[in-house]
Amino acid sequence: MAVAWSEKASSMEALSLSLSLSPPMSPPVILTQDELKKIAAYKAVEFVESGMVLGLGTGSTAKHAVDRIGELLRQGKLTNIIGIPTSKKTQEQAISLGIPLSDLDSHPTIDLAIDGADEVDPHLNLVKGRGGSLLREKMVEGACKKFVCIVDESKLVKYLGGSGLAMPVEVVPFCWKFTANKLQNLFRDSGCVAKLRNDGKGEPFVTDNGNYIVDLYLKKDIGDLQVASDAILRIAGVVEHGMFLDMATTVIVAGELGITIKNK
Ligand SMILES: O=C(CO)[C@H](O)[C@H](O)COP(=O)(O)O
Repeated sequence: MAVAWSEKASSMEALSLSLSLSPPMSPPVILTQDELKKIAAYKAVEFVESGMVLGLGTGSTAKHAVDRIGELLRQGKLTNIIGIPTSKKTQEQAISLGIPLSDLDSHPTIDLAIDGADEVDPHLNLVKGRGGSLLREKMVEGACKKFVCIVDESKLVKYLGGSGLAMPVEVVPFCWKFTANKLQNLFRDSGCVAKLRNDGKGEPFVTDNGNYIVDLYLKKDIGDLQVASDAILRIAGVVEHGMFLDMATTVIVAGELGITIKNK
């Protein structure tokens, strides 16, 4: 379902963005990537109902959704929400907004999760984890009845890995080079290069779980994703990978021409 900006007043009204919609005949509004992320996020929050247990995603797109949930709680338009954060960062954000929190131990079934993605393929398979939170995201989103993924249109790819950007894999720090070599060899036919993610200060990036991230850069399609997933998970040293296969029930894409809602 595609909704052009001019027709989609309700979700634009929900935004407190100071965007002015073009009146007829005026030049088109050019939205920034962050504005598109915010539009997708606000649209997703329209799915939230009082009393829900919510998976709270991580990243710059999910941050807008968490902000919006906090705002609606403060206004009394949502009540009895329990959030399950997918990272320490989101946990801190939610606490600062007064969103009541819990965890999967106490709430093993989640009504709805809202989270961003790095890539979305035509079958709604995702790459996640460029923000480093893929393990908790996969645990939380795997426990959801509904997982609404929110992206701007730059995240759409023909196949996973197709953006040329990283496909993240969380690995234990112990002999990470051994694990990285195994991963690179696994996808050598796709021209894979495996690199340890650094924290920008010359040290390895450490996840919330105390692990490292090996980023896989692929030159070609890796073929059957389920086969690839199984093969990655069979490597001792791998904790989890960032392919989210058949997990998103809905993907909301915000683009220059409007919002597109893709359902499984
Ligand atoms: O998977 C993630 C974090 O681990 C994020 O959802 C993903 O990286 C998208 O981030 P952003 O919304 O900032 O583009």
